[in-house]
Amino acid sequence: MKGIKKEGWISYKVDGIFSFLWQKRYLVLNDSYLSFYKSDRVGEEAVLSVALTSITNVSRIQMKQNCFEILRATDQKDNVSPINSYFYESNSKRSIFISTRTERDLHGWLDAIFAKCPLLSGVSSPTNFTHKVHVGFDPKVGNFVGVPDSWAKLLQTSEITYDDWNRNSKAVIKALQFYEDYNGLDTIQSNNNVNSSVDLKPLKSPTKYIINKRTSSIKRSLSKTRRQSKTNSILPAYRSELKPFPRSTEKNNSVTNIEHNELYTTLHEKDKACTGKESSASLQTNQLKKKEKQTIQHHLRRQDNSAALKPRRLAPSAPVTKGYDGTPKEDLLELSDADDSEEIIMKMKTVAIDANPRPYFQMIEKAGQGASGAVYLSKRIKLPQKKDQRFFESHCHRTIGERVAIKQIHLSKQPRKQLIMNELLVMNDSHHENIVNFLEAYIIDAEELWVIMEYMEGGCLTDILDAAAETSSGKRSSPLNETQMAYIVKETCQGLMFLHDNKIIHRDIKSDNILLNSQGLVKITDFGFCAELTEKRSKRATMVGTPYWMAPEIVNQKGYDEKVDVWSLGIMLIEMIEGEPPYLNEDPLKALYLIANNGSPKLRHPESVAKKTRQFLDACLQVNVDLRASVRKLLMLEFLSLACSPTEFKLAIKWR
Ligand SMILES: Nc1ncnc2c1ncn2[C@@H]1O[C@H](COP(=O)(O)OP(=O)(O)OP(=O)(O)O)[C@@H](O)[C@H]1O
Repeated sequence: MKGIKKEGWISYKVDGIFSFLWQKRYLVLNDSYLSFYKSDRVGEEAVLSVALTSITNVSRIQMKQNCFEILRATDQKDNVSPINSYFYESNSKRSIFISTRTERDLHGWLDAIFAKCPLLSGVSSPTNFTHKVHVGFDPKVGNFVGVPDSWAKLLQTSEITYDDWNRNSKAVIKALQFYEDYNGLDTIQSNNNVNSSVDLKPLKSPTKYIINKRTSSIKRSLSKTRRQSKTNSILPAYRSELKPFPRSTEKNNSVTNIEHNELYTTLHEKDKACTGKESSASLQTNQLKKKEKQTIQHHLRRQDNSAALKPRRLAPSAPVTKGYDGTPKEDLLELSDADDSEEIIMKMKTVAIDANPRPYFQMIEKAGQGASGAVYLSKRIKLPQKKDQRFFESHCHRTIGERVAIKQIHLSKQPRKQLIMNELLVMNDSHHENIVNFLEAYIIDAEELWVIMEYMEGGCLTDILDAAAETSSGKRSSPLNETQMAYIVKETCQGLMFLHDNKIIHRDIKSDNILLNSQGLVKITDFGFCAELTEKRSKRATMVGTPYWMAPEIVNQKGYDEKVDVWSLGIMLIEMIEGEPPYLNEDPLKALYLIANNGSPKLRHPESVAKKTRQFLDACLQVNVDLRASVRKLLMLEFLSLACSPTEFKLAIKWR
């Protein structure tokens, strides 16, 4: 059938006399209707067809696992086949409940329905919880009761307390949903064993620099490669801590709705139960263990949480623009379950040159390792022949001997080629002095993708921040002074303004995605999670980003726009001041809860920075999006007038 936007098996039920009955149906979404069929032969008559124009709200509910409710305007008539009409009372409250097999399916349907229903303006509403059954803490089992099994397990290992629950149960639920969604889809980032076709030894000691300070010169303590291997060596323990929770197939409807007022025990009882059992010696041991765990987690989170918790889904969109050779450029892609390799490789060829680039480059050394492939410092040693016009046009500004960065990606090993495609599309279209310059890309035998970029010898901002030494008081000092911070922030703002002016949201601003070069220039990179805002779709709903830098509206699953980048920029400034983003030492689930619940994060030592810096942070870290500044406004704030010049910055960071 033509015009199908999404289809698949679901269970559904409607309000009415048979409202207790869940039925398996084949659901089809097209441009005008949401139709329920008895089988996947969608040519047959639908059991029920709902006009998309009649849908007034769609929200997730906890009636069943992976369940959402569709609400319809009461003045609309449905198309109900006569044989099934007894299941459906057209004058009923007009709720339709749909349950999907997996969490991912649920989000796929929510995104698709939101994108198609004119009354929903493309924005998923936050999950809508009804509160009907008991939730409490049972000291005998040592855990929350009255929540779905998978959540109870998550809560047991998290540092979320019953107090947190009492303070804001909704924020706990948001954090749980969010966490489960990320970890339940743990396939992308686990696949990071990308073999390089060029077997170069990792750089023994990649880019090193010293921050010049009058009082001290802080050397970068760990090379990126060493940090990486250090992380990997303790990875299994961490991964097992974070492994996806088994999804209970048994549905326990009696505990899926939550009433936090009806408690049958209190946190005090929990505390009493615990403290009564523990001797002071075991308490001390536990404290030590906790401290040890936190230290390990600190390292891991910097390197790994961003990967382990990286989002898996991208939303649809985008107008057609020009590719490298003048052909229409493809839209940014939706990250779906079906990763149609052939189709994506075809699309990649509108941006990448279909040829073997090996004769044109000499590999020098490995500069870094990303999730999708390794990055090499290389030298251009040959240009393609002039007779190939396509090559020639894209190479007219290239010179022999220039140093470039080459990211090599084995396409067959990529579980989500759409991310790479998105990165290619955005880079190809975004030429700005604060965006890492994309030069060209090659696709080799539909197997390998080489992305050629300008070489940023300074590596990422995280490397500078990791040079921060811990003082004896335990307070992390920043290796940057405020003029250098203001400079980095100003340059990042300029790059962001370019993206936002082009209706692109970066969605993953953090120090790891800010690269530096030897001229002291600062550029944004990593465009895999970018999304485009269009007139029709001025807000996004997909959960994308790295949790610690993520705006509360994303964790709270509200619609969001480009101001999520402003929030992340504020978090990045805290990172620069304190060496790490807020809540990095918290258990990940607790961190999500704190982002959803705590409002604007505060500096540990606000007195250590200038008033202008605090004002800038305030402008970025407003929970209310309307009060949060746009990047254009940020550029007018006084803090940025503190910025040093690129030359001063270059001189402050000395290369060895
Ligand atoms: N243009 C560049 N110049 C110099 N080094 C680079 C450049 N791009 C990336 N790198 C280095 O390579 C590392 C990996 O970069 P990459 O963009 O692949 O990282 P990632 O975002 O973690 O991975 P992915 O994009 O595959 O998810 C970076 O941390 C950086 O040190």
